[in-house]
Amino acid sequence: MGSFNGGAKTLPRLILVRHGQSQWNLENRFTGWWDVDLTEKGEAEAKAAGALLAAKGLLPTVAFTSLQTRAIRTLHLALEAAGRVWIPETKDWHLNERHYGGLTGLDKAQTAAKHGEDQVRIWRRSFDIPPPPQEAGSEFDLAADVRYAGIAIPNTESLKDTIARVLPYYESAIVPQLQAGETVIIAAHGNSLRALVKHLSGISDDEITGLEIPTGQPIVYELDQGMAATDRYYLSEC
Ligand SMILES: O=C(O)[C@@H](CO)OP(=O)(O)O
Repeated sequence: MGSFNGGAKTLPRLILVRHGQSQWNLENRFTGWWDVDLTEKGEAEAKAAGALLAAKGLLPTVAFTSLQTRAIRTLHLALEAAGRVWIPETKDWHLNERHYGGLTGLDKAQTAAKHGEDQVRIWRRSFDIPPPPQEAGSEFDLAADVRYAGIAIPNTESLKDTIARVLPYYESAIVPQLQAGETVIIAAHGNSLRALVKHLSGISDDEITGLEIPTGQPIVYELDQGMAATDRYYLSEC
């Protein structure tokens, strides 16, 4: 494929980017809503994602991200590399990572050694079984975090729960931008993006559990006017 049209209004395109490697991705810890930053590798992944957008001429005109530093910084580093720091952007908690409940902060390998690989697989990848809830006042409780003032912070979430807050937000805030012909970029998280891919690609509850979203790799959806996906591909492969 050659280059895109540099942002003129045509059929809508949606670019999904999972944040680059985070400190707790590196340390293999359950992260969820806990606000960890990117590693140097994660920063490089974000810049490379933006350079790829520029090289392919797929230039976003509107941006959305979560309230979490790793996704926000991925967006900013990518937009800087693409020469698009000036586009409008919206940060919203609905795009946050799935809340990991009482597992937040724990080492994934140690948790598997303690509870068994099968149990940890269920907590990580089952569709509708949430991890054990986080106790109020525990080390990783975000109740006092001002960015979530007025928001009913969940104490755990399954993928199903995550979909239940991501999709209405997508429909109400993001779809209108796509319908207006904008090229939208969403910088978010493994599970909030899994929610969108499940919806857009019509993936079943069983099959979505096997879908892994790589860090820093722009996924492009081409959509028709009815917002149905006509194509999905990794930008690095087109
Ligand atoms: O820890 C997390 O929040 C997520 C994403 O890194 O992990 P998982 O792969 O288990 O969904």
